[in-house]
Amino acid sequence: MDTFMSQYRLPAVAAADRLGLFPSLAGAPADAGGLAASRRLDRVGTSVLLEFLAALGYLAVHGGRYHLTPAARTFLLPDGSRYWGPMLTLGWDERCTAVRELVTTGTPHGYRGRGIWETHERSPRHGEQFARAMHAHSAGPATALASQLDLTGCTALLEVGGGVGTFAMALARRNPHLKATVLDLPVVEREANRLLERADLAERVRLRTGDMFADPWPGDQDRVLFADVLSDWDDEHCRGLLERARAALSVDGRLLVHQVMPDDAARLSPTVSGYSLALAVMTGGRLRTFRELVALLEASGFADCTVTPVYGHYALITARPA
Ligand SMILES: C[S@@+](CC[C@H](N)C(=O)[O-])C[C@H]1O[C@@H](n2cnc3c(N)ncnc32)[C@H](O)[C@@H]1O
Repeated sequence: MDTFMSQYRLPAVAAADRLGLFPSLAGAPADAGGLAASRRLDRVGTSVLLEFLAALGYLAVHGGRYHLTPAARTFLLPDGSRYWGPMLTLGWDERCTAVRELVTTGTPHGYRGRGIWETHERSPRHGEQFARAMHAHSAGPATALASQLDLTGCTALLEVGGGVGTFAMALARRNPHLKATVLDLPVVEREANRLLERADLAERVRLRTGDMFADPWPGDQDRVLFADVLSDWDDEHCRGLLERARAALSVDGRLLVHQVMPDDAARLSPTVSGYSLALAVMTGGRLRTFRELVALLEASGFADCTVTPVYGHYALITARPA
């Protein structure tokens, strides 16, 4: 994860340099909203970028405002004798453009300006490569969740945006009474079926292809799971998904949200803050704190949210329909 997420370090600093954010903050320390308003930038994009720059050690927060650290004052102010901007922007590439676009317009870059999920559907090569990547990424967290989650008495679980079924398979393997449905786009079908056959779980884990925003979901579920899904979407889309989840749950059912949900300490990790920036650039989502997720869940008809740490920075929220 550290190695993968290191890819946004240079783009973040180079884009901030090109946008003149370091001299702005040197002159007038500000919070993300204040900087976005004064520079006419996107508030969410600015906030994700500033958090990452703080995790990298170029900004520090005092009294809710971002200030330059000594390293930024020395190397990132164009008037300084040791200014490194020309060197940083020598490495300007598509990722740098993507970060700049996110901060100026709030638009995710996806693949060369095309939406990530539409690209996967149009180009199965990209879609299948992504599905395999997610399986590699999720194998560890899924095994950890399966070893910790008590699913006694549950027979029906729906995993929404479940990819090739990595989580559903791990949970089914651990809980022989469980039947799971994995809802995802058609592009995952070939790889999901291959993995399900290989794991001998095709009878208990079924893939249902469709659009999670538009197509019907199976009802009367004991559990509805979102694993690394809400972090791909803005608040409005998340509320839509959560309302559908509520409708799909049985009266005693529970919602499960499994993803990285950073607390203040985790936000200082370049890997975690870089992950949030990568999500914003690729999908238009971002990481949210436990509190932000609880606010979303409560606004969508859930109550009694509890959080349990699971694996590295991953945690699980369990909630019941209100
Ligand atoms: C970040 S991946 C998470 C995959 C899986 N839950 C995991 O953790 O390994 C997000 C998933 O959402 C799926 N997805 C995106 N838009 C979708 C839509 N409109 N309907 C169904 N699935 C969608 C993607 O295909 C992808 O598999």
